[in-house]
Amino acid sequence: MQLKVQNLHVSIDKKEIVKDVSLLVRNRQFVGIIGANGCGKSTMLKSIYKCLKPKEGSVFLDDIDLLKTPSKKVSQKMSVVGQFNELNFDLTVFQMVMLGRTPHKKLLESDTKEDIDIVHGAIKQTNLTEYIDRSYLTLSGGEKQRVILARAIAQQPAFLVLDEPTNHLDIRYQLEVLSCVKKLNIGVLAALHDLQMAAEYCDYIYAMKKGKIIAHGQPKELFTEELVAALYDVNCKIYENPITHNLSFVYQI
Ligand SMILES: Nc1ncnc2c1ncn2[C@@H]1O[C@H](COP(=O)(O)OP(=O)(O)OP(=O)(O)O)[C@@H](O)[C@H]1O
Repeated sequence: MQLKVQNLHVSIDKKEIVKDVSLLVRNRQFVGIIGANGCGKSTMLKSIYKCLKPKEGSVFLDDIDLLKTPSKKVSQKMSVVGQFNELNFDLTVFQMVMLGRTPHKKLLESDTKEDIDIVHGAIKQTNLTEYIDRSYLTLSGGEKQRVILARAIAQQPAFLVLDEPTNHLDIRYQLEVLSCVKKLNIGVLAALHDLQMAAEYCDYIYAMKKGKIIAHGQPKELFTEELVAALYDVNCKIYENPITHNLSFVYQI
């Protein structure tokens, strides 16, 4: 499915946070959003997944007008892995991941064998099999993050929104999570902080500064030392890594 965001404006407490953002995620593309803390990435994503109401603009997933479609219907197509995943009540990992099936069920409908198989599959894909009966609240930040991804996978979405999905994760799990998402082979829009990972996994990237998209393109065309300096106020050297042949970054203040 294709996500098309046009002329999105989002204000919080009368302050304009997202300013006239337009972007496109083509069918099965992995698209990243990069930018400094507080530039508006999460606010923009929240208005795409209906957690915040934009002041102006449109968001379409193929021909579905997301801003005018009920949340349950949207969640049959789109999963979200947000930045903060705290709960006030406890569930096991299995029960948490089963929540991903909710949009596909009627009220009080019980779990089918198919639901259970899908949940087991999502748990396996995120390497959580040994945690299946553990209480979610006892997990580490990184383990919780993977459970939330498993729940998003169990939702069987056609499109995935990720807000810093590798927060809390050690190096191995950062790679595992992004590879796992890439293998889903669906449209993905992800806010990412690690530019090297963004360059490696994204097909296309939008760079955001103070609520506006200031540049976009394929990683090798988009990333320049000037752009990174403008976005993050650091000196940066970019080079082609001789082992991976991907972009590598060195930063200095
Ligand atoms: N509920 C809110 N009330 C007031 N200000 C808010 C609220 N939510 C976000 N903001 C402000 O909007 C701006 C953008 O925040 P946002 O979380 O979208 O940034 P971000 O780019 O996702 O940052 P980060 O990389 O730190 O997650 C920030 O200045 C933030 O303080």
